[in-house]
Amino acid sequence: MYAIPFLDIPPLRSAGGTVTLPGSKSISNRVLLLAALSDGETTLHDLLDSDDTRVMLTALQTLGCQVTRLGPQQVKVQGLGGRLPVRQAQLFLGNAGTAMRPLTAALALLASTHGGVFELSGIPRMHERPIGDLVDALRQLGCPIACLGREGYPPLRVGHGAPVPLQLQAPIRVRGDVSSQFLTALLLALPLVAQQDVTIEVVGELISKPYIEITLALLARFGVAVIRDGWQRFTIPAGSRYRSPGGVHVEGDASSASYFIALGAIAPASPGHDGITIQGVGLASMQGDIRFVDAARAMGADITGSANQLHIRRGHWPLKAIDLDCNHIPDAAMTLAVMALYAQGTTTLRNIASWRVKETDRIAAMACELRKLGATVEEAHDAIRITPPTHWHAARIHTYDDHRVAMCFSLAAFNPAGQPVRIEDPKCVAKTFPDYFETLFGVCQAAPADIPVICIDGPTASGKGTLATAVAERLGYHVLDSGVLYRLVGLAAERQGIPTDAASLTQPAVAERLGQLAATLPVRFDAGRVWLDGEDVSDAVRTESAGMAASRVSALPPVRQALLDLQRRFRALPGLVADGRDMGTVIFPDAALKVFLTASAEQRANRRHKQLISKGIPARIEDLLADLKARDARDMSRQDAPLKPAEDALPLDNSAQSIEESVQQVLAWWQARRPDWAH
Ligand SMILES: O=C(O)C1=C[C@@H](OP(=O)(O)O)[C@@H](O)[C@H](O)C1
Ligand SMILES: C=C(OP(=O)(O)O)C(=O)O
Repeated sequence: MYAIPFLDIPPLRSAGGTVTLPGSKSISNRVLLLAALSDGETTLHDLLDSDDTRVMLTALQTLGCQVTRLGPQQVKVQGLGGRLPVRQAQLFLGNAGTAMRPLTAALALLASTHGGVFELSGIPRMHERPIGDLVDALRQLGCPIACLGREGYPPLRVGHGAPVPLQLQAPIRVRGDVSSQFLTALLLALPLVAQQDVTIEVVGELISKPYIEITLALLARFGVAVIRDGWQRFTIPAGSRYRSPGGVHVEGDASSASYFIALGAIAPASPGHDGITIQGVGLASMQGDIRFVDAARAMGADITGSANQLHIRRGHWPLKAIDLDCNHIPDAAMTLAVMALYAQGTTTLRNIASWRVKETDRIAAMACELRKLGATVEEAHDAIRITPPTHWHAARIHTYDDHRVAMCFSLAAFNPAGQPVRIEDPKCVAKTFPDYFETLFGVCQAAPADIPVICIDGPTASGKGTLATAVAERLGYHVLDSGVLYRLVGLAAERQGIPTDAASLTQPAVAERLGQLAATLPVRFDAGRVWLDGEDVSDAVRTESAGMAASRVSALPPVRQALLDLQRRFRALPGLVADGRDMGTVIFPDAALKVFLTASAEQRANRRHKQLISKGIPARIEDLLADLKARDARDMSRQDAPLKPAEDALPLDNSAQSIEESVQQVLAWWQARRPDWAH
């Protein structure tokens, strides 16, 4: 996940490959609750691991439910059989509608039948999302519920300690025109008290209907067969009781699929690929958002699929504008709004009033951000109309803590003007798809020249590695510690018995062998560690002897040549910070920012000394200083790519700077080279 203030997505050119989607949020939170309320133990497979499911899981544990994590996407839930060991709790539910609404109903009924008092709260936006229709329905039943802030909104207190009688004879009336989650909440909760038939009547038009189908299908999996009369009346038969089905597999999230369906429809196929394959969700999905496929086809996407898989190719291009009632796919429809940027003509998305009460006012948010890209947008209270830009602008997309805004606007990076897109607060995708951007970059390609590189060159012990790592972390970029590559050649040579002393290196045969070794170096950088042929060598490469060997082998042309390609392969989405001695001069001469980092030899010897001592390695400053000076002289005088600043490098002397000051300086230089995000 990119936990950084903004993520700059370079202009993207093509896409291809396979993505496996994380589990459906709607299914995950329903089955977690159902498993907790059931008799027996349930193992949930392919469960979504995200903010929304974590708040549900934590709430269930707080309520006394035993949950054992068997793997990142697998949990075992010990069902409570409709009883609560805990009678008093405060539950924080973030911004998860699928946790707040169903838990409100379930706890209101349990507190009424067994006694108890529970407080449910969320983030500030959750306290602006309506729940009044559900509260009204539960109060009809006799459940004590207090809105602790504004009437009709969380935070809520349900129950008041002692049990209260429930009135279950008359049909329970609930409005469904603000959110279908109120009806879902009642359907999930009422089997807990169904000693007699219990009927729910929907008042007015029900929105987001397909989510009710998910609810009914999952109730059936847990042993409760609801009798329905269209969308108007739902009856839970007397004696209904939740029974664990033993195990449940969660489908991939159909709303999350929409971004990759759109990707396949927008992006030309990458060389060697034939579109995008999505695994984990397919045409047989129980999720209504799979109907996004029809909308994407109407816009021109070429989509084939099977029960559990989809395959998308670019079909009609440019895309075709559509005029669509999107009430059945409220979440995925946001993706259509971004696809509309690539359509010929004006697209209208209708019947989406619920967008205004979700993670943010999504109609207003989409209109504002689409306009930043250059689109013409008209807003109605329940619709949005989008005409594509004639001139695309580089835009800084504000994401309103709304995962879907962040995800769908990433697709604007395919704009024909080749403008990058800045996504602010990219970590908001954690609500439902924490690794969204990593997954996207895994199947997208950019022209190498469009992938930004920041080079930080400089002499040994100038703090290049520390600076490069910190700058890369702030920008979400990859790091290339090119010095480590040379050290790795030195280390690998040592291990294979290839001599690296000065005399041996003058022999052409030795230089050749070292070149071959470098060309096939099995190196991997992962989570700040360096791996050589599957072995973590992060510490071994940092020894002074490996450093000296690196300096000697790095002067050999065959080694430099072999490592050239390897180093250039590190230029990957969304960008790279490369540190070394010839990054700006030889490896990435077209880099957008080159920094030449220096510090006095004394200062560098001092830092190296502190570093070694802190690791318990004995060292003398005088020796280190002499070594440094010798190494500087060798690096500067070598024939091939000597250490010297690139002509367009900016000098940075960090002798008197803190690390943070250097980082801020480099970031300021970088910002000055970014597009004008004024729009
Ligand atoms: O029941 C569900 O799982 C959901 C229902 C929909 O909400 P509304 O019914 O409020 O439209 C949807 O937007 C939400 O993301 C998930
Ligand atoms: C509306 C959404 O979430 P919630 O489940 O919180 O309603 C959504 O995921 O788009």
